[in-house]
Amino acid sequence: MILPAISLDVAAKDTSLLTSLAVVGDVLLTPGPQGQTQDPSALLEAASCWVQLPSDSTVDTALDYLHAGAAKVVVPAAADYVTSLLQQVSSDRIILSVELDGASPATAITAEAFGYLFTVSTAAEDQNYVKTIRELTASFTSSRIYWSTPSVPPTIAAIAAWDKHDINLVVSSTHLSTSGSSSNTLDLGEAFAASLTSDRPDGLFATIVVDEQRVALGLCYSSVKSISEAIRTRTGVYQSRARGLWYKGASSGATQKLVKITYDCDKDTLQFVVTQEGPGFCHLNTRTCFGADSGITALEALLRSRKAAAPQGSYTRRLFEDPVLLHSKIMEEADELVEATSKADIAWETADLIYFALTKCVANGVSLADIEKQLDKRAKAVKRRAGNAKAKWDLSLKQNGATKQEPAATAPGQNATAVAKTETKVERRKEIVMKTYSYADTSDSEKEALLLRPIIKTEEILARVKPIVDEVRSRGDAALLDLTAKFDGVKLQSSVIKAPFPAGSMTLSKKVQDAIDQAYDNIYKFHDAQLDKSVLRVETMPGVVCTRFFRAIEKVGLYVPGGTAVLPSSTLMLGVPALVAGCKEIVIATPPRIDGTVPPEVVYVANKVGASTILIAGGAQAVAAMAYGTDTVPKVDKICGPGNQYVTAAKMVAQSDSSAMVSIDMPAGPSELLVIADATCNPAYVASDLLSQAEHGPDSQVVLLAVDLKPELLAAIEDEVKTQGEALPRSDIVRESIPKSYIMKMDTMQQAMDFSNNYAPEHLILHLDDAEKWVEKVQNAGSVFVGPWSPESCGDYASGTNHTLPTYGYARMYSGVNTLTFVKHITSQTLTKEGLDRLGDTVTTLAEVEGLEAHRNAVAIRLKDIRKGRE
Ligand SMILES: NC(=O)c1ccc[n+]([C@@H]2O[C@H](COP(=O)([O-])OP(=O)(O)OC[C@H]3O[C@@H](n4cnc5c(N)ncnc54)[C@H](O)[C@@H]3O)[C@@H](O)[C@H]2O)c1
Ligand SMILES: N[C@H](CO)Cc1c[nH]c[nH+]1
Repeated sequence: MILPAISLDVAAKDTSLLTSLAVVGDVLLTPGPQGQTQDPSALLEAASCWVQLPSDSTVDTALDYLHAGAAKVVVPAAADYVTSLLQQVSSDRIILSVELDGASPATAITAEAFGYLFTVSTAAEDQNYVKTIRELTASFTSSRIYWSTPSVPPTIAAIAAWDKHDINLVVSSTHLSTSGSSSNTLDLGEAFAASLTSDRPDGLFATIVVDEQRVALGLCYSSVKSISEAIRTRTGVYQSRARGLWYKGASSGATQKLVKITYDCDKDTLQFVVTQEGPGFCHLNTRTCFGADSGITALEALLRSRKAAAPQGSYTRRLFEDPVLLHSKIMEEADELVEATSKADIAWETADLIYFALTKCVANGVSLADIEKQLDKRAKAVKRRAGNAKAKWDLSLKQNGATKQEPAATAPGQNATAVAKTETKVERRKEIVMKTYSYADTSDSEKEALLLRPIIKTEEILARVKPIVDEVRSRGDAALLDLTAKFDGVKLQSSVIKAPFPAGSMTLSKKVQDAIDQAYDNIYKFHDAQLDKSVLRVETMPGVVCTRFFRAIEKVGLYVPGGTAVLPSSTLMLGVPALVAGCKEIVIATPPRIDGTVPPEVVYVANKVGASTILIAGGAQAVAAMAYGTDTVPKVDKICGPGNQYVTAAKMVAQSDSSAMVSIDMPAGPSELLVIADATCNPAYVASDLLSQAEHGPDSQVVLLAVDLKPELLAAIEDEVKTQGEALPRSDIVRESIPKSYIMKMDTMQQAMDFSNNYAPEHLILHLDDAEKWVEKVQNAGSVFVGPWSPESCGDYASGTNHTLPTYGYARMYSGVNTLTFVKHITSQTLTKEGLDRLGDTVTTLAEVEGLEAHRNAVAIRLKDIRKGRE
C-alpha cells in the first residue's frame, strides 16, 4: 500500500491537502526542508499522522508528539534515545528509520518496533534491496516495511511491484494529486487502488459502507475510477453494476461525506467510512439496509430528529428548550450513577446519564464522531495526568478539611510512583445526621413534601420488573435458575425444596430454637385470637336468615426477604397466620444465600408452619413464579410479604394481570418508623429505635417528632444517633437512610399527632409520659408501640403482633398482615316460604326500578305460587 507523506511546511499551509491525503489512511508528516520548522501538534488535530523526527530530536520531542496525538513517531534507528523511548511507550507507536546507501545500511537495527522505514534514492524495485531489508529485519516479529524515495516520482507499476514483496511505498504529496494523474503526479485514488486485488470477474471491489461508529449501512461496489471520484469529491461515490458511476444521494438527497477508505486483510474488500446525510442510506429511507438501528447510534439519530422537529409534549424537546433543566438532570443522573452499586443499576444509571449528556451534545451540534475523536486522542496520550478531582468535587478534601496539592503531569516511568503516592483513596462516607425542621417555620408545601417518602421511580422499576415477570411466565423453571444466577450470583440445580425438609437443613442452636419457639407461641396466640371461627347468623326479618362464614384461602405464597438480612422473623409473621387460618398449601419464597442454601432458621419455621415448598429465589422472579406457577413451583391464589422495590412492583404487576388470578396483601416496602417523643424521653432509647429501622435498607425512612424538647435534649438525641449509628455493623446502610430521614420540632402533642396521622407511618412509637392516653388519637399507623419500654424491635420479633405492615402511607387504608389476610368470608341466606312472601314485593319493586325483568320474574314466579288462591 502507499503511505502518503507531506512536509510539515506544506501541510501547515494547506491542511485541506493533508486531510484529503488522510482519506486513504494515516499520513507521514516529514520535516520541512530546513528541518523541523513547524510544531506538528496543530496538524495532529486535523488528521491521523505519523511524525518523522529530525536527527537532532530528543526523547522528550518524541513523547510530546505522541502525547499530542501522533499515531506514531518515526525515529532514526541510530538515535541514542531509542531504548529509553521504547521503555516508556509501546513499540506499536514507533517506526525506526534507516538510510540505505546502495543496498548497504548506514546503521544496524537493534530494536523491535511497529515497522521500519528505509530511505533510498531509487523507487524502482530492486532484488538486492529486498534481500538487504529482509536480512536487517529477520530477527524481529514485525515485518512491516516502508520504502521512501523522497525525490523520485513513483509509478503505479512500482507501487504494485513493491506490494508483491509486502513493502509499502511512501509517496510524497508532491507526487500525488487528488484530481487525476498528470505527467509527474499520480492520482491518489489510483495509487491507493494499485495494491488492491479484486476476486470478482468484473474487477470491482466489494465495499462495505459504514457510519463513523462503524455501524454497517449497506453494501456497494467500487472501481478504481469510483475510488478516485470519491476521493476527489470527498463524497460517497460507488460503481453501480448497472448504471456506472453512482454518486450516492445525487437524486435522493441522501448524500454522504467521505471520511475514510480502508481495506481488509486480503486487500480485496473496501470499507467506506461516511457521514450519512438525509433520511438514511437505504432506498427504503431507513438509516441502514439491515433494519432498525440500535444503541447509542440510534439514540443520537433520534435526538437529532427531535432537535429538527420534536412533537409537542416531547420530553427531549423540553430539555432542548430548558438548559437549566438539562443541567439539573445531568447532575442528578451523575449522582445516581455514583450511588449505584449493582450491575443492573450501574447499567441503568449510565444509560440515563448518556441520554442526558448526548442531548446536550446534540443541542450544541456535537456529534458522536466528535466525542469519539476526543476519546481516540486521549487513547494516544502517553503522559499520565494526576487525575485528582477538582476541589469542588473532592470528597476527601471535604471530609478531611485539608488542601491537597495537584501533582504535575508526568511522563510514564518518570515519577508515576510519586503520583500514585500522592493520590489518596476517595471514600464516599455520608454523615449520620438527620435533617431538622421546625413545624412553626415550615411552609405548608414543605410539610406536604415531608409527608412523602423518598421518591421511588415506579415507572423505572416497573420497566425492569415486567421483563423479569414475562420471562418467568414464558420459560418457567429455566428462567428462575437464570435470573437467580443473574441477580443473586448463585447457580442452582433446582429452585425448590419440597417438604419433608431434610433434618440437616434446619439444625439450630438450642438458644436460637428456643427464641424462635417463644416468638412462634406469642405470634400464634395473638393471631389465633383474631379469627372468630363461629358462623355469623342474623335473621334480618322473620323467615330471612343471613350467615357469614370463613374459608381459608387454599394456596398462599409467602415472600420472605433475604437480600441484605436473613429474616426468619418474616417467615413467622407470614407463616403463622397462614397456618392459623388453615391454608392448605403454603409456599415460602426467599433468595438463596451465596452458597445456594436457605438459612436453617427459615427452613425451621417453614417446617413448623407446614409449608409444602420452599422456593429458593428472590425478587420479581420469585413473585412471578408463585403467581403463574412453573413445573416445580405451585401456582398460588394470594402472595403476601414484604420486600424491596422489585418485589413490591412484581406483586402489583401480578395482581393487575387478570390471567394470573392472584391477589396480594398490600404494598409493603422499605421499613419506616415515626417516633413521637416528649421531654421525658431517654435520648439513647429514642436514637436506638430510630436506628433499628434505619438499618433495614438505604431506602428506609425514620422520623422523629420532638414535642417541646429543650435544645440540649435534642442535641443529645442527635449525638446518640451519630455515635450508635457509627458503631453499627450496618453503618453503611445507616449512612444512606439517616440523611433521608428527619426531625421535626413540634410545639404541642396535638400538632405531632396530626402530623403523624397524615404521615401514616408503618410503625409509630409513642415515647411519652402519658403514652397510653394518646393511643385513642391514633388514626393512621401500621402498628403502635406504647411507652418507653415498648421498643419497636419487640413487634418485629416476638411480642405477638405482626411486622408485615403497610408502608408509604398505605396505613391510611390498609391493615397489616393478620389472620384475616389468609381467609375470605362467604355469606349465605336461607328464606322460608313465609320469608319470601314477606320480602318478595320489595325485591320485585327494586328490580322494576332497575329495569331487570328476569330478576323480577325469578321472585314473581314463586310469589304467584305462594299466593295462589289468596288473591
Ligand atoms: N414492611 C415490612 O414488613 C418489612 C419487613 C422486612 C423487610 N422489609 C423491607 O424489605 C426489604 C428487603 O429488601 P432486600 O433487598 O434486603 O431483600 P429482598 O429479598 O426483598 O430482595 C432481594 C432480591 O431482589 C432482587 N434484585 C436485587 N437487585 C435487583 C435488580 N437490580 N433488578 C432486579 N432484581 C433485583 C434479587 O433477586 C434479590 O434476590 C427492605 O426494604 C426492608 O426494609 C419490610
Ligand atoms: N421491621 C421490619 C418490618 O417492618 C421487620 C423486621 C424483620 N426483622 C427485623 N425487623
